[in-house]
Amino acid sequence: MAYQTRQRDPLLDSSMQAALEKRGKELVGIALVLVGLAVLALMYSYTPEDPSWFSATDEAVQNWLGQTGAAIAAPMFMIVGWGGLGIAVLFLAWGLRFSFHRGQDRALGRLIFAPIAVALLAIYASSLEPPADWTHSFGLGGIFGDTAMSIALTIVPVGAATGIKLLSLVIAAALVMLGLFVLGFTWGEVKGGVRFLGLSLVLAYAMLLRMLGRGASAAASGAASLHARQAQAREERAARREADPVLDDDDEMPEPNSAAERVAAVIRARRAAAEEEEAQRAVAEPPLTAAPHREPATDEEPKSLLGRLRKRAEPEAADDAADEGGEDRIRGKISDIIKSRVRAPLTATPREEAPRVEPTLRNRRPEPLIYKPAPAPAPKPSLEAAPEPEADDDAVEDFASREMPEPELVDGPAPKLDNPVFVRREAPAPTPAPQADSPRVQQPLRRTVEPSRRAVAESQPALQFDEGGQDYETPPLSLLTNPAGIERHHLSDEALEENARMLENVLDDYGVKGEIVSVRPGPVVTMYELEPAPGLKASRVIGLADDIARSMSALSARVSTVPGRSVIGIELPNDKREMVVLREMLASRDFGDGNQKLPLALGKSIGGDPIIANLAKMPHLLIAGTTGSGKSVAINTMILSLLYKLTPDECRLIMIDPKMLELSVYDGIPHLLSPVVTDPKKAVVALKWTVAEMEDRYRKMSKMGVRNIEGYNGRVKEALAKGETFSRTVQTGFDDETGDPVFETEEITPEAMPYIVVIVDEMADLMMVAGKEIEACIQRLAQMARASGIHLIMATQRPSVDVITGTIKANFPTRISFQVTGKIDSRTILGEQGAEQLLGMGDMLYMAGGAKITRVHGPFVSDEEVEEIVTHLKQFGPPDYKSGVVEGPDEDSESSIDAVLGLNTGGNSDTEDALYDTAVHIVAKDRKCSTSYIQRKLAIGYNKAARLVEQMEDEGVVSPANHVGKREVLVPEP
Ligand SMILES: Nc1ncnc2c1ncn2[C@@H]1O[C@H](COP(=O)(O)OP(=O)(O)OP(=O)(O)O)[C@@H](O)[C@H]1O
Repeated sequence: MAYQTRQRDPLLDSSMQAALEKRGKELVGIALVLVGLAVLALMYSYTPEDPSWFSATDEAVQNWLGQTGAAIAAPMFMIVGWGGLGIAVLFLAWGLRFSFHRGQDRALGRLIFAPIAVALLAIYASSLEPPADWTHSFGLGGIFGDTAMSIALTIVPVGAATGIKLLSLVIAAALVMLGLFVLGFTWGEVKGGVRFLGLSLVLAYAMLLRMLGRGASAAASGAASLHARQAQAREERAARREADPVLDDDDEMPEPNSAAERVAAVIRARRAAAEEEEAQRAVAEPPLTAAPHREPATDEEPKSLLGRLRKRAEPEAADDAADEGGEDRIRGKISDIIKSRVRAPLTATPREEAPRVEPTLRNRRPEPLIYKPAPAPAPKPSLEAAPEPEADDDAVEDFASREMPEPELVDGPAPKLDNPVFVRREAPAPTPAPQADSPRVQQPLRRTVEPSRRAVAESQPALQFDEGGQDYETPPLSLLTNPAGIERHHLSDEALEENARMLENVLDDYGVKGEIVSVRPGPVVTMYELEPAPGLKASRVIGLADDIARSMSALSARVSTVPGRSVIGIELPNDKREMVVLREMLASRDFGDGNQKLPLALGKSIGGDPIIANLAKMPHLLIAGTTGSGKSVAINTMILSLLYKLTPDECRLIMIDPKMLELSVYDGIPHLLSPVVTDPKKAVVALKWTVAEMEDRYRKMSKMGVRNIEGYNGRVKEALAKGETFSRTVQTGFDDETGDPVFETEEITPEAMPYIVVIVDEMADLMMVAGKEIEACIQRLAQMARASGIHLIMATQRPSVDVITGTIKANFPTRISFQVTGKIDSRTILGEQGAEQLLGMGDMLYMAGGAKITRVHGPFVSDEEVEEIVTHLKQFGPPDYKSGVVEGPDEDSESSIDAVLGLNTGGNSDTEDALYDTAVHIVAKDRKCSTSYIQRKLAIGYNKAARLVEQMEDEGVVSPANHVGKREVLVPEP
């Protein structure tokens, strides 16, 4: 009994759970960090003299982690040496990752490789020179490192010294890569790290350059101010000389009289110097209005990477400059004041414009990628023509996820960014949502089946001329159901596409990798062609037929390879099945106008094309299928196919119907050679007659020197046209005097040989009654029937090996299987599974010539239609039955047929006669007769010996057995 489980509220809400989980991970992280630090500490403070597993000493423990630390450190050092540091680094790194919730999800997969990284570190350490205080017998990589390195050195074909250098390089490289992986770095993080390192280096270099530049400019300005001071002093001196000639000869600068004067002089001098400096700068620098290079250039994005980095470093450099103390600062302030006075009106304009012109990093980034439409109204064809699919999405993700712009990404002028990324974003490529007009659905061309000349003629009204004679006429097509009334079902492309996708998913669920490349809807089933991924075995998919049917909620699914193609066909039944009618087949050009001798309208292929087979080529047909699968209907359609195409002169039929119901309706049609045979014993007789007929035909053909029935009939036709007769030489007796045989030549009117088709509706019944004889007949017919125009159509509802024996299978290369109950039956008939997946009601697999298997939907013909046709045919007179077919041939010819078939059941052969004679001789000589005695003497089986004894009794050689089973020998002693 089903019961319901009640959904319980969780103990904690999801946010609380998440918070708890986070804290837990942080705790784990902290624990790992602590362990890492502990390992680091115990390694750092490791002393070989400490008591451990390898040394017993009373000395105090020096390891920071005490006795335990010493006990762990000693073996660790011994095994991997400094490789143990790797363990500490691992703990620390993963501890930090857990604490900061960064990449902790990568731990498990990557830690598997941790021992290899530690081992590599040990090997690398062993390649290094140990320090002077290293007291161990092993190197820095421990015993493991030394051993591995020595093994590696034996492999490397160079000297030890070079080998160590080479190996240490290679191992270092491998270690870096593996280390990064084991420590949980992703490729993106590594790239970021490398970029950061590169950036820092470049920044440091740029700062250094700047500082050097600043130093140089400070020195230059110092020198300039000194020069100015000296000039000023010279001027002052000259002025003073002019005012006070006493001092003329005095070259030295007079000392200022008072402190106030001294300060005033200094200020004067500095102002003069500043003015001169400013004037010099004004001359050196071009005017801002003329070419405002300098100011906008500071704000404008530099083109080169170095330039940009310098620009970024500027604020810091400016701060640094602010910190410079002393005279420089004072001088700077003074010069700034002067500058602001001189340049205020000039700088206003460029300063205002600068922010407008400057394309900042921030607003450049999102614009092109997400919001800003493509600037060019018409996208450049080159951009669309050569988009870089993988770059686009990555780029978008990158840009969206990053806070800081990456130098590489913003490199180049802004318009460049609206190249492929823009255009693609503008018109996002639609996801390959299957469209209604999907190319893989291949609707069959609903072309109407080409009508045959006869069908066209029949459809036109014809004048009726009473020709008087009752010449045979094949039945009119109008007796059959008109296909115009048949409901056709059209499957929409959308539905088929949907099914194809569903099927792909189902296959994927079962691990079948592949793609449905085309969908071919037909009247009854739709075939989905699966292009399997390389290496996929077709048998695997075929074995999944039942599961596919179940998963697709279909009645059945047939999976098979498609001959001549690499695809696997998966056939699923349509929701609504379309009826195939016989008239459509018989009216088709393939049937009506084709030159097949014995055409059989088998039905429609899964694509809806008529399939017309030629019985003359088969040359025999075996039909199997479970009860109710449509065998009888198919046999009816085959018979009607022959009746619609061939006159009784061209084709005669022998019908064997042990079920008594199916074929009896045909009784009395002119094509029959005998009444419908319903008795299985008579069926054997009919088959034997057929064999005799075949032998007879062979004789006729060999006399005529033709190879087959067509050749023979051709000759007959010629002879009849010319009014010639055939002569036949027969032996009429022996000459009384000479004893020579006497021959007479007999004139016979040439007669065309009709094709003979033997139809057996249930061969299982015949096999029960006379399996051996049937097999013998079939074997003989199969060997020679094709040339003589005799063909068999045999059906059975028991496709087991006792009915379809090896002999029968070997002689029926053309087989049709309707629905069967299991795979084994399918294999018995066709040699492969698939027939168990058929839908019944005329759905069949047609195996032509022992190899190619085609699925065919058989046409339907009702009993009423058959009756009407039979009635039509009966009007042309009663059939010309051959007497021997059912009554059997006379004794002579029967024994000769049996001899041909190897069925000598009656009468003794020469060998048996000889055996009997020997037995009589033994009995007469030894005067005793018993079955066991004969058995022993002649070394024969019991049955044979008993038969011989009975024969002797019959012939009066011995008496009947008395009450104790003894027989008296009645013949005299030889
Ligand atoms: N081609 C067909 N199209 C539609 N229905 C069909 C077709 N063939 C057979 N059927 C249906 O299947 C039923 C059974 O067919 P049929 O009698 O031929 O089976 P069977 O294999 O001969 O069975 P049994 O061995 O018991 O005689 C028919 O009554 C008919 O309704």
